[in-house]
Amino acid sequence: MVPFLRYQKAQKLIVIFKKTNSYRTFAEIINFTFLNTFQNISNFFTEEKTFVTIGTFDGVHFGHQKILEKLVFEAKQAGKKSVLLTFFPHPRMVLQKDAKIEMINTIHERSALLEKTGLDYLIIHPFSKAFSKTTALEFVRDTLVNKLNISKLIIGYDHHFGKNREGNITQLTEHSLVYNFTVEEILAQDIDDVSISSTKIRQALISGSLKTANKYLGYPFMLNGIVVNGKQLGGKIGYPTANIDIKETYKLIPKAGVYVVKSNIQNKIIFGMMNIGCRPTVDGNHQTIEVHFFDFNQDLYGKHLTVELLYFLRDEHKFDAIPLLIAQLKKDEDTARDYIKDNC
Ligand SMILES: Cc1cc2nc3c(=O)[nH]c(=O)nc-3n(C[C@H](O)[C@H](O)[C@H](O)COP(=O)(O)O)c2cc1C
Ligand SMILES: Nc1ncnc2c1ncn2[C@@H]1O[C@H](COP(=O)(O)OP(=O)(O)O)[C@@H](O)[C@H]1O
Repeated sequence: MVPFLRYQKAQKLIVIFKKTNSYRTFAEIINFTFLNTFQNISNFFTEEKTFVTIGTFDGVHFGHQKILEKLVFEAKQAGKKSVLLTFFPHPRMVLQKDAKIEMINTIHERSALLEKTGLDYLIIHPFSKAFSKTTALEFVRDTLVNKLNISKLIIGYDHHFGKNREGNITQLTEHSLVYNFTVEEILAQDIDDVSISSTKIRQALISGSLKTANKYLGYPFMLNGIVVNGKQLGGKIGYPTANIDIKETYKLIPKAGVYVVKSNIQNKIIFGMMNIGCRPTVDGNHQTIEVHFFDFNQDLYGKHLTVELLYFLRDEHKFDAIPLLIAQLKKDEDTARDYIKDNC
C-alpha cells in the first residue's frame, strides 16, 4: 500500500477506536491488513508486481474463498501484491437489459466479504457496453500488463473474458508468453462430490434448500435493508415485525416462507424469525420481508439491518382467521428457539 494512504487510514482508525473506547497504538494499527478498493481500473496504479484474479465472485462462496486464499498466499510468498478485478454492474445487466438478474450478494455485501480475504487490492470496474468491446489482446496488454503490472494470473477453469467472451485459458496463455506473465488455472472445487457454483447456490435459495446454500457459501446467506413501516398489525397480535426494504432490485430473495434468523443490533447478537411472502392471511398484495426478534423491544424504524438466514422452518400459509396465524407463530417461535438452543 502507498505509505501515505496507509497512514491516513490508520489515523482514521485511531479516531474510531478512541470513539469506541478501544484505543490501540499506532504500531498495532499499522500492522492491520487494509483492502484498498478502487472504483475504476484507470484510478489504479502500482509499481509493484501483482498476482491477479478476475471474476464476478457472486456469493464469495467456498470455491471463491479457496481461489482467493491461494492468490493471497502465493502473492505473499512471492513478495507481490494480490489483486481482484471484478465488474459492476454484472455484464448481463448491461448487455442483456431484459434478462432478470438475481445475485447472491449486493455489491456492498460482496465488498464486505472480500475485505475478510486478506487481498491487497480490490478493483470494482464499471462494466459498460464500450468496455465489453475490448478484445482479449487489448484487455491483456492495456489492463493486465500496463495498468495492473501483472506477474501471475490465477483464474477459474471456465473463465472467459473480452469481446464476445472470446478470451479463454488457451489465448491467455499465448498472450502471457508475449507479455511475460504466468497463468494458472484452478479446477472446480468440490464439496461432497458436488462442484460449487453461484448458480447452484441461487437454485438452492430459490427452492428453500437453505442448508445447502449456506454450506456452499461457507457463511449464512444474508439480506441487508432499511426498516420501514408495515400495516401496524404485528404489534397488535403480539409479534411486532421489522419490515425490511431492500433497495437493490437485483438481489436474490430466497423462497417465500419462514426462517430462523440472526442479526447484530448495536453489537448484540439477536435471534428471531422472519417471514418472506405476501401474507395471504391479511390480504397482502406485495412481497414483504419481516423479522420478529426474540426478547427484544426497541424502535428499529429507519435503521439498517443485516439479517443472516440460519434455517428454513416452513412455507407461508393462508390461515382462515388471525387467531390461527397467532397460534402458528407461537409454534414457529418454539421451533425456532429449539433450533437456536441446539445449533447456535
Ligand atoms: C415468523 C412469521 C411467520 C409468518 N407466517 C405467515 C403466514 O404463514 N401467512 C401469513 O399470511 N402471514 C404470515 N406472517 C405475516 C403476518 O401476517 C404479519 O407479521 C402481520 O401481518 C404483521 O404485519 P405488519 O408488520 O405489516 O404489521 C408471518 C410473520 C412472521 C414474523
Ligand atoms: N421484537 C421486535 N421485533 C421486531 N420489531 C420490533 C420488536 N420490538 C419492537 N419492534 C419495533 O416495532 C416495529 C414493528 O411493529 P409492527 O406493529 O409490526 O409495525 P409495522 O407494521 O410498522 O412493522 C419494528 O419496526 C420495530 O421498530
